[in-house]
Amino acid sequence: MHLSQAAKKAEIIVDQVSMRFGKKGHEVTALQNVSFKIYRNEFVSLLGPSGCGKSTLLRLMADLLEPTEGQIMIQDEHPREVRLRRKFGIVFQNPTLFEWRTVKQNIELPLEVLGQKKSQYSALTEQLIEMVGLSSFKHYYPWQLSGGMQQRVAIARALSLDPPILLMDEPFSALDEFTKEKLQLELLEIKRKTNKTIVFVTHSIPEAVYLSDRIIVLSAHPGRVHSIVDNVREEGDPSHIRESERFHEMMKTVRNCFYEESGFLDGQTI
Ligand SMILES: Nc1ncnc2c1ncn2[C@@H]1O[C@H](COP(=O)(O)OP(=O)(O)OP(=O)(O)O)[C@@H](O)[C@H]1O
Repeated sequence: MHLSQAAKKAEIIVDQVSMRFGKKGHEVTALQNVSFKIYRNEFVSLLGPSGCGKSTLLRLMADLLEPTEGQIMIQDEHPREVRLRRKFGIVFQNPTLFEWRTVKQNIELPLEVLGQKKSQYSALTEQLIEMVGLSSFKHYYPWQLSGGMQQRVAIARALSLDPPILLMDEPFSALDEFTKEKLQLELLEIKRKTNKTIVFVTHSIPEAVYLSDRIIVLSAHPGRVHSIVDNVREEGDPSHIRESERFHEMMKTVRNCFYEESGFLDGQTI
């Protein structure tokens, strides 16, 4: 662990977590003895091949599942408490917007559900709409928006209650490459402005390397922590990260973790 990490406060602690699905005798072990910490204001990606348990891990953090063994603590509390206090926002691969509500009304929904007065949150919603670049589309309905725009609405909605933590499950994986790169850049900008702790699930090595401060590499069947790659993203202008030598070095490092794990290249580096 780096000294800077030791000095920081652990926001999320995953301690010896195992997760099995199904009945005895027909069980699927999705995760086995997974432990790690995520520190305040970090951008951490959970990276691994399909089926290694990334989404399961995120759903455990979000209190959508209970671990079979081990525990998760978020800000020193059980994920249930954290969910009830609305301390995290969540974004899924599918934006799940309400078709009969406009962009603005979709973003305002969590505030409305909490019974807050429109006068209290109107200015905040406008700020969020501006931050995700949808000011000209705020009165549009989801079906009038592209996939990337819909995902921007989902991100703004997840931020509407100003939670300290943002959980994101492959939010850009259904988008074309151009839109994906644009939204990745925008997400780094949102991170810079809001300083949230972000946990991001992806199976894309370039995406994880572009976005993350740290990458937790999971191995497949059952999911275990294979390695944790520190200091991934360097400070600086994110629009030039992909051209930097460091980006390519990091890609190589993370890719080697995978191939080492799968034995694909018989231990050779690539
Ligand atoms: N509700 C469930 N019931 C039974 N098995 C499940 C359930 N949810 C997940 N699994 C199993 O747990 C394992 C991990 O699934 P999970 O969706 O977490 O993986 P993932 O890494 O997110 O995959 P992908 O990248 O394809 O989304 C898989 O073998 C999956 O079939």
